[in-house]
Amino acid sequence: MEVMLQWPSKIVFITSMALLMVVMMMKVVVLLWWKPKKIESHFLKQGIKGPPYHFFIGNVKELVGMMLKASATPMPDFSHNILPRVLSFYHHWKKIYGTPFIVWFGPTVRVTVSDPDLIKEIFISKSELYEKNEAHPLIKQLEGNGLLSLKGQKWAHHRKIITPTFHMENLKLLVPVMTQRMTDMLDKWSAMSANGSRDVEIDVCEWFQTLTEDIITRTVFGTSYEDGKAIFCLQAQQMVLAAETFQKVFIPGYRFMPTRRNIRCWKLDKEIRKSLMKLIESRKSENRRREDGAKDLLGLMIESSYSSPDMSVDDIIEECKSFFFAGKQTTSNLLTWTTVLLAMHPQWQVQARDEVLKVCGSRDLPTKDDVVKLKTLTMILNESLRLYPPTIATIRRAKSDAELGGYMIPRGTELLIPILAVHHDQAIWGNDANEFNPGRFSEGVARAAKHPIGFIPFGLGVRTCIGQNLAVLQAKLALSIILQRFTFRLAPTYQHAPTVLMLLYPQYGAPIIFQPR
Ligand code: HEM
Repeated sequence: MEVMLQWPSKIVFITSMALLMVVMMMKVVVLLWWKPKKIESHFLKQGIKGPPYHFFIGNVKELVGMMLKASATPMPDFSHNILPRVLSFYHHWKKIYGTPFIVWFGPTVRVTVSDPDLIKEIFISKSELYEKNEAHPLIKQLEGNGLLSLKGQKWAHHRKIITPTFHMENLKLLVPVMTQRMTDMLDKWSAMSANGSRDVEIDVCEWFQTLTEDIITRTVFGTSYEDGKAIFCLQAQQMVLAAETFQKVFIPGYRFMPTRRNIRCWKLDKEIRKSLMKLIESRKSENRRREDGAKDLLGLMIESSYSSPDMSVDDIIEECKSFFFAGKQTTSNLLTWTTVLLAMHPQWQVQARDEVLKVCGSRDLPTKDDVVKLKTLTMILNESLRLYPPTIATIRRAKSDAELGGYMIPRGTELLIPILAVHHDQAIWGNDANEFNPGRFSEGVARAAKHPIGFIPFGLGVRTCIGQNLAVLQAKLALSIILQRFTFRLAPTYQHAPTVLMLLYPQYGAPIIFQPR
């Protein structure tokens, strides 16, 4: 009797499992094949072509292959035509399909948009239709869930709280401490050159990273600099672990597995959280103010946490991560590329130095008032940001079905804006687009290009870079002091190989020979 009763229920179970499997398989087919193919044909009908979609992986295999091949190919020294090496997939597919074209990152479609009029629509005139895309989980782990990735009301609230830290008036108060750190660094270079009597070879990448790390720590933590430094040190370790994972093949859910690396990461996270909580509590009880009166990010966030539920301890922790991530390597890369460019183009180095000596003298540290007078250096920095923008691309996502320059963009479509390609476009910059010519900025940024949206190293619209003033101020101060103290040229070991891992950096470092003046 018992056996008789079990058979029908077994059959029911097997049938429902089979049905479930069929439904799941259909869902997979719909999501990973039918839907992408439908989107592909939607774009094709509008004349937007691209490499064909492949099941599940999209164009990732071809894309990674092209990037790896490009990064293994040497570049002629002194060539600034870096687009084919750095954004090889864009360079290759644009020639075949024109612009805009689509490219598949797995089953997610990205429309590559490099026309400045369309970029203006996305970031300015119709920006309400687009939002930041959801970052890859590993990138999110690196950049934190702060200003860089927040959306909607919460983003607007955080941006309002944080903005005063980056006003020029506030940043200028940091100038003495910044120049002090810079002279400390250069004193070490002088000591390495037999106390200023001989040439010394320095790979500037790491030195500039240490320098910018120190400055961002002061900007974020202010009076709590020492405790903040220890916390950033833990975050840096966490970033190394996340970056190591990022370079491996991505397995969904892998970051939740108790591997040695993940356990170390979780421990670091706990430690960071604990130290920051302690620091926040002590800041709350002390209510200390900086001697120079400057507002620091932590102080402003703590102040607002008293009145706003949108700034919890967790939010503060995520913002600290975000600023450490966004503020450190971007600025050090700008400094690195500008130093490399000045080493490659000695006539501009001489011009920049003449100006610094005229404005600041040969030994005096540059002041906040000097910085605004350094016109040639400003032109050089702009040209460096144009040819070697540390952030080479950005992405937006259509919040709903949208119309972009006459094209119908379905909800969820990602738009890839290749900043580097816009900056190297001959239609915008003329025939010498790939040449280093700071003179093109002599009448200001607005008149340098044929289109006002041609120069976007810090993004555009409401989500433009909040740290722009800090980055440019640091770069001007550091370069002025370097120019006062040294002449420099590329080391014979320098290999010109710009490449990208999140940001644009020199693949084999940036060894430069400094000669004390
Ligand atoms: C040369 C240096 C820098 C470059 C080239 C750069 C580039 C950019 C770009 C292109 C964006 C816009 C991204 C997008 O629209 O998707 C951005 C946003 C941002 N940057 Fe920077 N950045 C630099 C330095 C800094 C510094 C020093 C800080 C902080 C101290 C910083 C903090 C941020 C933050 C928080 C955002 C997000 C702003 C928001 O969405 O409201 N950046 N940056």
